[in-house]
Amino acid sequence: MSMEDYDFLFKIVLIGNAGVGKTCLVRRFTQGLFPPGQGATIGVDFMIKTVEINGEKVKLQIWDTAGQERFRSITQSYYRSANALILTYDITCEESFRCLPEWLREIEQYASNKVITVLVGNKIDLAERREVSQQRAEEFSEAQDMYYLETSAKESDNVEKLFLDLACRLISEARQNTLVNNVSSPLPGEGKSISYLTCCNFN
Ligand SMILES: Nc1nc2c(ncn2[C@@H]2O[C@H](COP(=O)(O)OP(=O)(O)OP(=O)(O)O)[C@@H](O)[C@H]2O)c(=O)[nH]1
Repeated sequence: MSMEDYDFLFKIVLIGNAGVGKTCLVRRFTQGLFPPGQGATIGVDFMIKTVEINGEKVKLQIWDTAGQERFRSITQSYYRSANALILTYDITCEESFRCLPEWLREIEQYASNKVITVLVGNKIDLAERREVSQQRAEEFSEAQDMYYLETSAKESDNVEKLFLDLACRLISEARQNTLVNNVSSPLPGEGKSISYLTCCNFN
């Protein structure tokens, strides 16, 4: 595929405490696997996946950051150019949920004010060990104006949905920006029958 062979390019960055499953979510989505004995991420890693949404090629550049505190200064520098952030916690780990306000402060400080943030509660396959109720997380995400989704990287539950819904959101935002910035020029893809809003099911 040549460099230009896509209609949209978006940068998505995963953040959140160590061990919540960021790497596994990325691997599940990009490679369709749940890696055994996944070690902690050192610094930052990235993967690319191109998806087709309503006939358009969307290239997703997915950055997986280390959750460990000691890498924080490295990972912060990746926020700025992110189109979207996936803020992840582990539903079986109260501590990872309690740290969310700290992560939101990081976002406020380092990310663009246009960034789309999705809150993800991972590891729902471990339902019997749940420490954070869905209702609590939903209330938190609503108060912070974030989308919320629960996933299992292990069971491949909602992982595809997470990234594809996010891509749809990003396309929708990009189109709106094009409209606002250049009202007279035709939208990319105008004339095609596109119903991109129909695949945005966060709420
Ligand atoms: N049961 C279950 N375990 C998971 C799931 N996702 C990740 N894990 C496990 O959780 C541990 C941490 O997963 P990682 O993907 O490395 O977590 P991370 O957030 O990338 O961690 P850092 O790289 O240290 O920031 C591993 O032992 C995974 O096997 C899930 O959906 N269900």
